[in-house]
Amino acid sequence: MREETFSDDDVAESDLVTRRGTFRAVAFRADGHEHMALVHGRTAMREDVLVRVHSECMTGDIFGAMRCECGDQLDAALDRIVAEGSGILVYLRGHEGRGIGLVAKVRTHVLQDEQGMDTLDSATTLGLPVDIRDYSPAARILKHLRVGSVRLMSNNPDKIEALERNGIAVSARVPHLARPNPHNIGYLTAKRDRLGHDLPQVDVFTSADQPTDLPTAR
Ligand SMILES: Nc1nc2c(ncn2[C@@H]2O[C@H](COP(=O)(O)OP(=O)(O)OP(=O)(O)O)[C@@H](O)[C@H]2O)c(=O)[nH]1
Repeated sequence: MREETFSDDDVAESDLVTRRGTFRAVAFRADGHEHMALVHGRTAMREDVLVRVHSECMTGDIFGAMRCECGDQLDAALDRIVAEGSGILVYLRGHEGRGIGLVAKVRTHVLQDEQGMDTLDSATTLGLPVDIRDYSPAARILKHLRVGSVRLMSNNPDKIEALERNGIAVSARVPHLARPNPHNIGYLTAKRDRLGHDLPQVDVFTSADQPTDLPTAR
């Protein structure tokens, strides 16, 4: 049975002024990883708090890689939280490559680039799982922050189910779509067709009437 709360030793927080605005930056130690929650505005004891639970992706989040949409989603989540005036971004370490780690993820990229495999087959061909992310640290963090219920920015039904299984009430899913590009359309298509993510923008990528209100890859 995992602990539900954090000891004082495992939490530290400060204000964090960013280009977008001021957040409360709350750092956590959990299960051998260090995570961060960026809290904007009033969220404690509130219902329907706008939340993004974001899986670490060094290539996309830090370096702006266009082969996935992670960086765009990170930016869009922070923009939306600030635009609404309140919300929380939980940044989860240990989730790199859907839990297989950075070296393994880059190995999957080699198979994708050289053999045309998708994001699932490139993992299983290496004998690796497709998704072994643990969302219990995110649930513990949201409980620590005393949110009532959350509106979750995600296209992944499994993420909602995992948070609810860990005791977080998800009052709504907020679609979190990024504009496809030629480098990530295969990734998005595999997530839609094989992982069950709700990604309607894949359908219109090749049509003339592309949506105009989606964040563009950096
Ligand atoms: N194994 C593997 N992981 C990848 C690849 N590209 C991105 N990732 C990882 O995928 C994770 C993000 O998961 P996604 O499946 O894209 O999206 P999600 O978080 O489940 O769903 P959303 O909430 O809708 O964003 C990050 O940890 C990335 O590091 C890849 O080609 N192979």
